[in-house]
Amino acid sequence: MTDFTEEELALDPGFAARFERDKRRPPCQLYLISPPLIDAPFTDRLAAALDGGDVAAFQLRLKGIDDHAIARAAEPLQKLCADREVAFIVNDSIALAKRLGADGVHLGQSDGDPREARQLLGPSAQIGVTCHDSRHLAMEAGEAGADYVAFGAFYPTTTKETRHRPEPSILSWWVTLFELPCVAIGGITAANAAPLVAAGADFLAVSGAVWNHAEGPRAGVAAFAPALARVA
Ligand SMILES: Cc1ncc(COP(=O)(O)OP(=O)(O)O)c(N)n1
Ligand SMILES: Cc1ncsc1CCOP(=O)(O)O
Ligand SMILES: [Mg+2]
Repeated sequence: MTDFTEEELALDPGFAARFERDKRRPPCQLYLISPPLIDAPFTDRLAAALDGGDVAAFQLRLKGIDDHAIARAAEPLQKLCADREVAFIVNDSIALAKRLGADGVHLGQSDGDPREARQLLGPSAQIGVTCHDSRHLAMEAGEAGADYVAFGAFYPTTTKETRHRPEPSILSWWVTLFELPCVAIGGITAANAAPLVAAGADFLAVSGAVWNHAEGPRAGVAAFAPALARVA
């Protein structure tokens, strides 16, 4: 344990604990979520977003269309992600993730069992689970073999109707107790991300703030760079 001056600890009693925690965990990274509907030029928009800065993962989250249509849309996006070494995650469907040979799948509480996903997708698949604002669901997901747990929605969002509004402290609680990475999601922007990063989020999952950025998706991703640096 590093020694801190009494002055430092008096100013901020949590400083030493956060310092030790952050030494153990890699910096917070961006997890980009697609818009719920896309059109053909979207591949160019994704390329622009990935030009804007480091993105750890891209989730194809298309709503209201069937798996065949999603599979067609996925092809150029998956190739782009492979070229840029960005993990390609499929939302909702274990079967579609298998069919596409995706790097992983994100499962909501009604989207299937992480154990079944592991069996079908194998040991190297990244399996994520929505845990809303629930410590219990997160521990269950961890026991079921998830590779990350996702908490949210932290802020109001128009991308999805949401019913749960966790406090950032659920992230600090999680990272204090568990090594498994945690994702923060829901209405996150470059302007409101700091408390989530400070609380210990390993990933910020972001959609609207990137795709609806006034200066385009490249600027949308670039805007997150200052917020992603953990401030102890
Ligand atoms: C990273 C991440 N976290 C949460 C969700 C939400 O999943 P779910 O609750 O199944 O809702 P839909 O996204 O399917 O509408 C997510 N997709 N990704
Ligand atoms: C998929 C999802 N799950 C909880 S909030 C949300 C929407 C995320 O998109 P945005 O970053 O635009 O709020
Ligand atoms: Mg889902």
